[in-house]
Amino acid sequence: MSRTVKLAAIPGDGIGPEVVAEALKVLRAATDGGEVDFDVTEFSLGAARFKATGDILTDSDLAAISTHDAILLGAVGGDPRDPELRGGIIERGLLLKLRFALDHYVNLRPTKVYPGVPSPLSDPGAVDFVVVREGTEGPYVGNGGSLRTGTPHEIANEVSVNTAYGVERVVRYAFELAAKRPAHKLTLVHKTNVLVFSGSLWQRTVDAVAVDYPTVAVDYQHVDAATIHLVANPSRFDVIVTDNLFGDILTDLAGAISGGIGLAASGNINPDGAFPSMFEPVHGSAPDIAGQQKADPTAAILSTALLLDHLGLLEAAARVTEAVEADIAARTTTVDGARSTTEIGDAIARRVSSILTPSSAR
Ligand SMILES: NC(=O)c1ccc[n+]([C@@H]2O[C@H](COP(=O)([O-])OP(=O)(O)OC[C@H]3O[C@@H](n4cnc5c(N)ncnc54)[C@H](O)[C@@H]3O)[C@@H](O)[C@H]2O)c1
Ligand SMILES: CC(C)[C@H](C(=O)O)[C@@H](O)C(=O)O
Ligand SMILES: [Mg+2]
Repeated sequence: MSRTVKLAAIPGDGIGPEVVAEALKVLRAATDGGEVDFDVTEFSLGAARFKATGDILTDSDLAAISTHDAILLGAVGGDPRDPELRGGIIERGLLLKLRFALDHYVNLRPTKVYPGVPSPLSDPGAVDFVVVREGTEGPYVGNGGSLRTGTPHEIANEVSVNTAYGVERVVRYAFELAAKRPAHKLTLVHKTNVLVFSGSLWQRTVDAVAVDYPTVAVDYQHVDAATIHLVANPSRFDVIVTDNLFGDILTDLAGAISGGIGLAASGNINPDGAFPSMFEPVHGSAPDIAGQQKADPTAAILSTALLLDHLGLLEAAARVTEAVEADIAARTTTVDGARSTTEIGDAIARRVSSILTPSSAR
């Protein structure tokens, strides 16, 4: 008897629906005829719904989403020039609200340079690291305000909140991950020379947790220097643990060095399993290319590999990754430019279907 997985799909805005359609296609190909059925419920949330109804994420939306085993999200947020959407109202009210409400304290963002991928790096072969970005604290919590707003004497504050509890749980997750990976290395990235209070908490926490992981080599880099090393010598990284904002910035850079943001996948994980985890491409809604079938759906497709992996469906996850690797290896600049979002999704889904599973090969 097959197991049913309840999946909430939130296609969102811009290119979100285009890439989610391809990700779902590949997910179905990877699990077709297998031991698991995906029961997908689509939630139409995002800028269009907000403009039509004034709702972003209601309590009942959240309650309904929470009943699922996992979430696949495309991208949210409209055109930043749209006055109705100023201040990241959708991003904060939908994406961050989900991450906070579902306690996604690990934002997992792996970076690998796949063979054949065009990368600006001189030695791309050795790049294989994971950014463990804290997902529920830092300057993202909305703790701040402005005084004398709109006057020449305005003072705007955005407070970065870092709790011992929040930092320790994400640091411990990062050490666990580093202990399982071949390189056994963890780098804390922060800005301890300027952000002395939060930096001290992060550094002390890493030092304390390191005692429990004697096989993991620990390193530290200031975030500005980390951007140099990510470009100049990225093979020095294995697991990077960092706060919410630094992790956001570093992972767009990581996407750019590893073949483009269209390949960068992520998981917003609740490791305790109390809430469904959410998988999404690192990129946004890309209003500049939305509706034109120009988006690369690979990041969304690789996010389904992370989703399958998280659900313990390791064989299906491996088939998706293998199919993506084969597709990327076959790409050339000309072919890539010529293929539509759907064509890339179709090609990867076909490859997934043609990869024999150990059970079907018997
Ligand atoms: N997780 C999310 O939902 C998420 C993430 C980032 C940004 N956003 C939101 O998306 C909107 C646009 O943000 P932005 O322009 O800063 O970032 P973006 O990631 O949407 O786009 C940056 C650049 O990358 C390109 N790009 C992005 N995804 C691509 C893909 N799959 N294939 C090919 N090219 C791709 C875009 O065309 C653009 O040139 C904003 O409202 C922002 O807040 C949402
Ligand atoms: C849209 C925005 C709130 C979001 C973030 O900053 O986390 C995005 O940039 C990301 O990387 O997922
Ligand atoms: Mg980002």
